[in-house]
Amino acid sequence: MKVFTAEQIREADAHTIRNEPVTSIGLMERAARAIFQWMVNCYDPSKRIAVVCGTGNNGGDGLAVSRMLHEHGYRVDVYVINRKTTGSDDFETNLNRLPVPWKQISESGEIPSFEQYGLIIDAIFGTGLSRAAEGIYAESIRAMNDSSVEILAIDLPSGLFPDASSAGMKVVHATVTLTFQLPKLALLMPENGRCTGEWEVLDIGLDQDFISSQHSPFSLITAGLVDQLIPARSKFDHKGNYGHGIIIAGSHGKIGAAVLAARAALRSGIGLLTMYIPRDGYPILQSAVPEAMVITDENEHYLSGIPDLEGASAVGIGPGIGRQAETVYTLEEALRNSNKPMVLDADALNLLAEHPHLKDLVPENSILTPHPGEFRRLVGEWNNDFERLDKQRSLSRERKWIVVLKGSHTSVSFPDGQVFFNTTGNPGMATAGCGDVLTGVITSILAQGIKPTAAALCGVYIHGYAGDLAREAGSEAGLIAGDVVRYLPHAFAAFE
Ligand SMILES: NC(=O)C1=CN([C@@H]2O[C@H](COP(=O)(O)OP(=O)(O)OC[C@H]3O[C@@H](n4cnc5c(N)ncnc54)[C@H](O)[C@@H]3O)[C@@H](O)[C@H]2O)[C@H](O)CC1
Ligand SMILES: [K+]
Repeated sequence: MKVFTAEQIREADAHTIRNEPVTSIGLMERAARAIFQWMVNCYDPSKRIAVVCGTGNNGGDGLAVSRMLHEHGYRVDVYVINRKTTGSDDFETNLNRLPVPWKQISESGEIPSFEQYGLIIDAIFGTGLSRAAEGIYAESIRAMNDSSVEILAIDLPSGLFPDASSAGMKVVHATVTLTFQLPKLALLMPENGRCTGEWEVLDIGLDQDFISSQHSPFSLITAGLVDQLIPARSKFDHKGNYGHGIIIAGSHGKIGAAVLAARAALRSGIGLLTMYIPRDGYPILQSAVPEAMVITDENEHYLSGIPDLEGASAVGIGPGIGRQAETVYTLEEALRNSNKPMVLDADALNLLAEHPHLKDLVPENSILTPHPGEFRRLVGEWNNDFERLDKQRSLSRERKWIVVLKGSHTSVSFPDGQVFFNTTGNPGMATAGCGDVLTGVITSILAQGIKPTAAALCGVYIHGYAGDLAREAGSEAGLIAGDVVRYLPHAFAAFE
């Protein structure tokens, strides 16, 4: 699924009106109906609802939703902010159709007490926001946020720019955002998590051919996409068909990282797995993961040498390796000896940042999986998440790397400038070891002969999906990395 800019959404809207054909007010009715139907499934008519509208088309949506709710027995109070002059045509039409009285919120007047309501519908601004909310708009937003009432935002939380940073601006803190047709970039940025709440896309029937014909550098990783990318296993296959991966991992006190990566790789379909670890990890790894082969470094506590990488179909390096001077040699030799894309994670990335000349040795199309801290060490500071995204895209373009920037909606950037945002995963996965599991999953998929771009997308999605299944079976707080491994088979089952 593509992510569109506000401009592209407007074009899709205009194209649909011209070609379907449907009137502009008809399309607004459809959008409002989608919101209304979603609400009927979630809220019963006992909730008193405040609908706070601007005077553009987002406000028009709010008015149409108010009418539908009223007609179905919901108690709605409609507020319009600052209707000094006339609003948009479709806003005015819907104001005329409104079967209930409405109240003005004006610069000089009072802001209603929202505490009396069970739900607030935010229809002040959508994709048409042109500057930061100020004055009575900002005050209304503050009053809505200060109330303890749930807020449902139509299309976007008001005050949020769809395609640029809104850092420092007054924005509605929605509990849920129902956005039309396609997600907007702002919904995917961690800095907006507090404003967007949970968000969902509602289909309002914009022209699919037009949407397909439009280029967007941004997309979501969906189950449908992963399904297309993961090849089916054949009944005549043997383990030799599923690759031989080598994962270079672990140091004293962090052998657990190697264990997690190994288990994850094996649970992700790899044929053969060799782990290269420091000597004192040998008994731990062999007993924890008997399915893996183990080669040990000469050094007891950390890595200082390099295994033979000849014959490996994929190499992953980094989980728990630490930053010892000798381990720089391990990384450098692994990079020099690997003639195909690798997976680099954790301290392998920190060592790259500390020894920048090593960056030139990273094979093209390698998959780097930094968390924001590791990413900062690689590229420096950013002022907001849109700038961070720019830096991620530049790094992918300049170095020809696939960069998997971990977080909520993990972003995966490709050398051609495309970025895919993940739709699985949950805050319970912000826990030690989940990154090691991801390295295992991606290395495993890569080792099976799947292209690096597909391996990164499938790995990220399935890892998050396994985390979601683990949460379902338990809780976010109680989730540990081992649970993600445990649910990998169930996550893969969805694609068999
Ligand atoms: N895209 C679709 O397919 C559909 C979208 N719908 C809804 O329409 C809005 C976008 O409507 P638009 O009229 O373009 O913009 P807004 O309602 O978001 O608000 C614009 C309105 O407000 C003024 N304005 C902008 N910023 C400020 C500010 N900071 N302070 C004061 N005033 C401001 C601006 O000048 C305009 O007058 C979209 O989000 C959907 O909700 C359709 O209903 C269905 C199809
Ligand atoms: K809104």
